[in-house]
Amino acid sequence: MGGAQYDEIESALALGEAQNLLGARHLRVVALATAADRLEKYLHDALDAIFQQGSADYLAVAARNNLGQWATLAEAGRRHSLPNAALVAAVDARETVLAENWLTVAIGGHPTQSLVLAVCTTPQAAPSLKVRVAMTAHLLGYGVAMIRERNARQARLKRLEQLLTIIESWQKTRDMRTLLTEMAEAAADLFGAERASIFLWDRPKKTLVGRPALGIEGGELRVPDDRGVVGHVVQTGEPRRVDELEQDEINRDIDQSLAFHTRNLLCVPLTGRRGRIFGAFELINKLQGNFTAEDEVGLTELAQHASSALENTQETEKILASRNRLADAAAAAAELIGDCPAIATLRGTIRRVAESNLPVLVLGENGTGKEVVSQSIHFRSDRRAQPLVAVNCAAVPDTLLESELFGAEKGAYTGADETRPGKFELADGGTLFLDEIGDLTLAGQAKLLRVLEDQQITRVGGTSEIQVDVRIIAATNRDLGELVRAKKFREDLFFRLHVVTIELPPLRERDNDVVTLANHFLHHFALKTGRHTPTLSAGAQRRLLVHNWPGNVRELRNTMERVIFLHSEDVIQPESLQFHSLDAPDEGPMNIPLNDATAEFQRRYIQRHVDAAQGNISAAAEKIGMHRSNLYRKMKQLEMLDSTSNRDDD
Ligand SMILES: Nc1ncnc2c1ncn2[C@@H]1O[C@H](COP(=O)(O)OP(=O)(O)OP(=O)(O)O)[C@@H](O)[C@H]1O
Repeated sequence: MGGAQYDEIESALALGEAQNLLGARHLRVVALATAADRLEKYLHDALDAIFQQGSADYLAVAARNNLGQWATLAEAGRRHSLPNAALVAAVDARETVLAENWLTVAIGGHPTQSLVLAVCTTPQAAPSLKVRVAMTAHLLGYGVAMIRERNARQARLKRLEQLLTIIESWQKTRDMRTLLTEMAEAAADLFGAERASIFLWDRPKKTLVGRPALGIEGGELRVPDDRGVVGHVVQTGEPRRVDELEQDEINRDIDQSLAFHTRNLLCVPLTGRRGRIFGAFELINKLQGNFTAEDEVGLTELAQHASSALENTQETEKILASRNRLADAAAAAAELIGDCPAIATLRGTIRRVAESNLPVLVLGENGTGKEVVSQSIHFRSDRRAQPLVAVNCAAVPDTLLESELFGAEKGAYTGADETRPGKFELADGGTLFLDEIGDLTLAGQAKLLRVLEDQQITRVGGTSEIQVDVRIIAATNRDLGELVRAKKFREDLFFRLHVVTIELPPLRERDNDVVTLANHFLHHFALKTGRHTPTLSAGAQRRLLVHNWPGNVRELRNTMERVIFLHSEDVIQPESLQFHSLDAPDEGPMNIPLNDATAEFQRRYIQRHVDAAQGNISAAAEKIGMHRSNLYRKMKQLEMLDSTSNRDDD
């Protein structure tokens, strides 16, 4: 409305017409706006109220869209067809236009949709109604602005709510392809667009890779990075909006390859955390009208969240890929070597067991490969990219074992000066290998049973329950059944663990595997030292086959390691094979019972190795072919610990 018209209104008010003009009905017109939820409903009710005043024959509010077409939004009275020229004139003139029996006046201003109030009366009455019609349009404009503002606020709120839901779900998506599809679908939905695409910039190849690209094989579109709207956006970092009227910027090659017609589009850059542009987010074909400035702000906001989710997913994918490579290498290293039927069957069992989440109990003598089995199961399972944590229950003092496994709250015991997570928490999502499970305290066993049943732990000194997702593999060389009978091991835990049991045969029962394994270790250590892998003479093979292997595979491994380091010949002869158990020990006293003599022999034997290793128990255990914890136990049993334990430097 022009200034002149306001002057007229002002003067009409001054002339005391205020009573008439701002009468109850006009106030009602404004009041209706506060109650209306839709613009059309408001205009309809308002026109009805105004019509009651009886000065006009027909009232209508018409709207012009951005293609210049007029549509009636609301009307009252006896219908007439609208005078298009007068409607256009009202928008252009910005004041009441009088044309024969029509009065037309624009209702406020709106960038994309012009509203005009058209009043049909008699040519005689029309001039006298001019001011009143202007006033009515002014009031309607006020109501329309109120509704539009409220709707815009509500729409923004709704958009924010939707945005939050969308972003939350994006943060959980780990796979890039799924994420891109989810983003495109969510954006198309949110902004009422026909399609959406995300372009990632392959800078070295000067290419933009768009996904999802419907109708293209593989759902991936590749375009040069210096063409079309998307090219412009990534090169300049500026958003771009193209509507029906300025289409020459659109890259029609893309349309052609997609068999699609782009009417309008909105494209904004995707910017990484360090400000580097790495792609663009594009919306194509707004379902109603063109993309607005508001859409541009909204998509820019969405693109910021999209960028961060994409960067996170990209990083996660990279980490996962490298973790998978590591897991592949670990799985290959944890291969159970051997061709005997028992080992072949075990390999099959391991593959099947790996697919499940069941707890596994691994039984076998020392050095038979129980830990290898646990690694093999873990790295073949879908937990492979998550941690495998190993705890040797025999190597941790009883008093500390529980806090080691389940964690401890600050102040739970003397020295616990901060809250510490236990191995269960560290293994969350992965596997926990509990070696020497028979050494777990009864309290620890109760807690373990609870994890197996509810996947819940409580830290020592804590009260709250912590949910963990851990697969348990337990191992022992002891007779658990015997421990149950002696009430040292809980029966319920025994049965819970016993569901899947893998029993490793001792090396002496594995036929020709001794030779297979020996060749495997020779090759392994030869590679390590950069020399040619030697072969075993027939005599050496025979000697390996007749040996009793008390230290099992670990002993064999150590023997082969020694051979590689001490002998340089290409063919290994029997004399080069030295077994610890065949080394001639000092002759012991002959006048004591066999058991005592055996114990004495063991004492001397162990002491010699401990001395040779300068008191380092781990090194001595390694030489003897025992696990460190087992050597400790053995020494405890032989009452040797006091004299040596303080010399253990590892
Ligand atoms: N079948 C196998 N294939 C390849 N290597 C093996 C095999 N079995 C055992 N080993 C090797 O032998 C050594 C001992 O194996 P591992 O530690 O798994 O035995 P363990 O039964 O857990 O011993 P302990 O009871 O003393 O803890 C390791 O160096 C391991 O790599």
